[in-house]
Amino acid sequence: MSEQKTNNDIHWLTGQFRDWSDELKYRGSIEKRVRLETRLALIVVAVIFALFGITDYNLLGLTREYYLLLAMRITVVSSCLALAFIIGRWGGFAKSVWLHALPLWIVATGIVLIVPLRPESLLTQVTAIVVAIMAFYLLIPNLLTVSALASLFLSISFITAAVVFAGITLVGTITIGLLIIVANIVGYTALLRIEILQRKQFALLCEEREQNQHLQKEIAHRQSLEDQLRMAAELDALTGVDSRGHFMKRAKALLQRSSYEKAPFSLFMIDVDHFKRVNDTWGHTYGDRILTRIVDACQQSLRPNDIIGRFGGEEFVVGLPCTDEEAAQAIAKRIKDSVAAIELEGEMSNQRLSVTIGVAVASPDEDLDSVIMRADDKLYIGKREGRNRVVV
Ligand SMILES: Nc1nc2c(ncn2[C@@H]2O[C@H](COP(=O)(O)OP(=O)(O)OP(=O)(O)O)[C@@H](O)[C@H]2O)c(=O)[nH]1
Repeated sequence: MSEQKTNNDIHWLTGQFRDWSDELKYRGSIEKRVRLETRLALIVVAVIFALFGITDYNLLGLTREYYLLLAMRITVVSSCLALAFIIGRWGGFAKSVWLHALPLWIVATGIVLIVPLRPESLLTQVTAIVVAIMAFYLLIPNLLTVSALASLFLSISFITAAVVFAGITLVGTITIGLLIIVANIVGYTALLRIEILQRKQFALLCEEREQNQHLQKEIAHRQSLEDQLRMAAELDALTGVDSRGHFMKRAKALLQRSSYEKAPFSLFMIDVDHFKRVNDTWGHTYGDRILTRIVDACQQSLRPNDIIGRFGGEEFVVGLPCTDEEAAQAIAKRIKDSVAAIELEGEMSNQRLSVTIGVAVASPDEDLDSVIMRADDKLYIGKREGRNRVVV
């Protein structure tokens, strides 16, 4: 939500979101705090209301009015405490606002009932009314509309009770009325500003959260794109073995390590024999399938630490750490045999595939390019000598 939109979304008179679902979301977000603060406010109100019982006794003594006031105070205090308990357990602020409104009406009724019982202390009660109005707006957490209605009820009932039971003059009524109106205006505008500010803050927070979620999604999407790109760069799309670049990187590291550990490192260049014929006779799609089957056969003959990459076309390269000439020769022969054992389907079922393999064992401190070149030379010797062989 942009700031402009937030301003339009909040009602200027009630300070609430115009959209009901936004309002419910906001109320839900402050529910825990409102419950806690309402309970605290109710307990404080109950204690203050009870303490005023002492002044009742001083003023009235053990008279009928005193007992009536005492009964009223006990009712208000116990109602406040009961409500504090109920709100603590079931006071959902989002949907049960009426429950949160009850304390205001009970306290308002209690305050107004004091007037007929202690009409002579009207001046003290006017002060109490102003304090109560401010408390309704600012100290007892509630919605602006709820606080305003309860304050209005308190104000009108108090002035009526003052006129009827305390017999105040017209001037007195106007003075008290003005005082109460000012208290209501101050309380209302202060709470209105708070309500609007809190909702604006909430809207901004929601927007930030939304943006964060969007950003998280974007990051995840980019990460998956990066993974895909990396895979595309590192793996050969047809056979799934290392791409040439990635193989070179890994082989260099393995060769370096072998040289550091003074362990032998061997390398094969493998080329499929007469592959052009396969393509020309059965087409490229079939040729592709044959290539993947040859790679499978090679991989099955290798050990977990060996690495294989596609060097280009129908040529593959294998790096074998901790492998001396004898072991390399045995593994190369295993590869040659397993390629020869591939069973072909359909029209090619009577054909046999073969590969020629050039083997080179790295000399101490020899670099990868030089080992590859030597293996390549051996491969071409093998091709010249009739193919389908391992040349060391
Ligand atoms: N189907 C398919 N064919 C490929 C691919 N890459 C290279 N080739 C083919 O592999 C063939 C290689 O042909 P040549 O270099 O003449 O080698 P050859 O026919 O295998 O003969 P020798 O290597 O001398 O035994 C060409 O026909 C290329 O088109 C590929 O990814 N898929």
